[in-house]
Amino acid sequence: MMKLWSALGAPGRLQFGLAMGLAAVAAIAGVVLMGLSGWFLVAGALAGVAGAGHSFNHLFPSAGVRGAAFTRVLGRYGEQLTGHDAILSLSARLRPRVFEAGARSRRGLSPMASADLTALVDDMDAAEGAFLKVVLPGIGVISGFVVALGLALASDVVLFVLAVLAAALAAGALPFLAVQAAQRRAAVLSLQADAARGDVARLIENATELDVYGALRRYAGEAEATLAHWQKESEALERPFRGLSAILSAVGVGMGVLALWRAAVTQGDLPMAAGAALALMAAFEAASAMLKVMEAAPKTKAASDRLADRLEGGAAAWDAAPETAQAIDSVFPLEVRGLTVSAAPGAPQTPVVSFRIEAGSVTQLAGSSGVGKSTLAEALMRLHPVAPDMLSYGGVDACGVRIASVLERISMSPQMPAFLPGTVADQLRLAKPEASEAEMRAALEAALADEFVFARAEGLESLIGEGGAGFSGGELRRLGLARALLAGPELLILDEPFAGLDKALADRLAARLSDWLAGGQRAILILQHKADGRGWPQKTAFSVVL
Ligand SMILES: Nc1ncnc2c1ncn2[C@@H]1O[C@H](COP(=O)(O)OP(=O)(O)OP(=O)(O)O)[C@@H](O)[C@H]1O
Repeated sequence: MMKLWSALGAPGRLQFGLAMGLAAVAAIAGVVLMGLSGWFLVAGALAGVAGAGHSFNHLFPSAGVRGAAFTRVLGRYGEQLTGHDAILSLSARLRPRVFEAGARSRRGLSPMASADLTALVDDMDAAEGAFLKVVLPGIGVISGFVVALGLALASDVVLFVLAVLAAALAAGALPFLAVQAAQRRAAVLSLQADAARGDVARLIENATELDVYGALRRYAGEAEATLAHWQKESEALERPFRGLSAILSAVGVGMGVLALWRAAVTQGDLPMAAGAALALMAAFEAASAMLKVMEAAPKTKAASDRLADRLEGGAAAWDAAPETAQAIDSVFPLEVRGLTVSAAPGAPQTPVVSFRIEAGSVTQLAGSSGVGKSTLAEALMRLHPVAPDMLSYGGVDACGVRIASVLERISMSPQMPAFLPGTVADQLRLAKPEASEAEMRAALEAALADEFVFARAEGLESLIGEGGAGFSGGELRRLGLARALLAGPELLILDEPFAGLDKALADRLAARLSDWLAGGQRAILILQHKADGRGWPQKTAFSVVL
């Protein structure tokens, strides 16, 4: 948790500190309340028995009891408020940074697998909950014990020594060993849980299609059995903690009895012993309540560590170091010399290619399905590691250039662009947040998307639903193209831009893109199955056939 918090630059320091302070105040007030009540009841009763009830001062102890009760309630309330506030400030920094680090360190443009995404979200939930479930109660338990042991010392030294030993063993060593033992099992369980959740996520994602083949019922049965097994394993992990929790409550009661027994045999101060007895019982009870959720400790620790590692390894391993990176003024000429890459470790190598892209040109990278066109294009954007001397921008070897500065200059319009639910304007502004309406309109026109966007009454404010709902595949692709154009790249990579378009529409799109190229400062790279010369100025169009 600390590692993760520091990796995030220690957000919400004040709220975290306040919440911890208030947790300690609430716990101390709770133990004081019990101790003072015990002392008050017994001292009052003894005074009554001795016939001195009328001279016994009820005022201060009863005010003390009420004060402790108030402080405990206010402390708990404040702890909840500031604790949740602290977690919100952590989330506000954690979530974007983790997703950013994930996107930066991933290869290619393919979206994160749903199983990975579910595991990541679970980790974030667990790490965020750690503070409220483990850290704050832990502080409360320690503070409560300090006060209860202080009262035990004030009552009887032997009681104090025995209480320290009992606390160290039952509330310290045993839970520590249990957490250690659970840690290994929790790690295995977490892997099983990831796999089970991944299965369910894939099932939900593909439910409609699986149902068409009648496979949904079979796979749902298997997923259900896996989840049931995982649930049973989780319960097995919780069992020792529940046992320890019961032991701790019993030890607390035992300490209370011991305090009273010691006072009786040593003729000690009975009211003080009663106060110490109740305080010790309250402290052990609080530790017992915390132990019930201590099985979460190994899980939350593992989750926080995994997230901290993700943040630390945030940059792509093949990115140039900021201190030694070389700046580029332009990606042109973009030179490819004997370049070959693979989409992922173990994936097939793409064919070896050499070509040069100059400003003002159109290049077609043609080849059959699966040959490696998209992978090569992603490599040109530095989204895959490439060996030295295989790729350069304006004479600068790609290995020495920061990925971010390449992505400022090269945009890709993929076959299936990703959209967030929102309006058409929202999607366009993802590429250029400050884009004016006129700029958006111009980008839509260049991508031939203006016709279907402005045919709708809402125009730029038309809503795009989850997964692009409300628009056809071809329309979404042209919206993706408009967005890529709006980013203002030097090199625009188009993946199958004419797929699904009739010849007239394809020729019109080529003509619009030729206009976009007209200034001679930009270039286009087209990925398609077959090279063709449609509509491009002949002097600039050439093909690389894979
Ligand atoms: N994430 C991945 N992990 C493993 N292999 C991959 C991955 N992505 C792609 N591949 C493999 O790498 C090869 C090249 O894929 P790529 O998508 O670049 O081909 P393509 O020529 O663009 O295909 P298409 O025209 O069908 O889009 C294929 O054999 C593909 O199966």
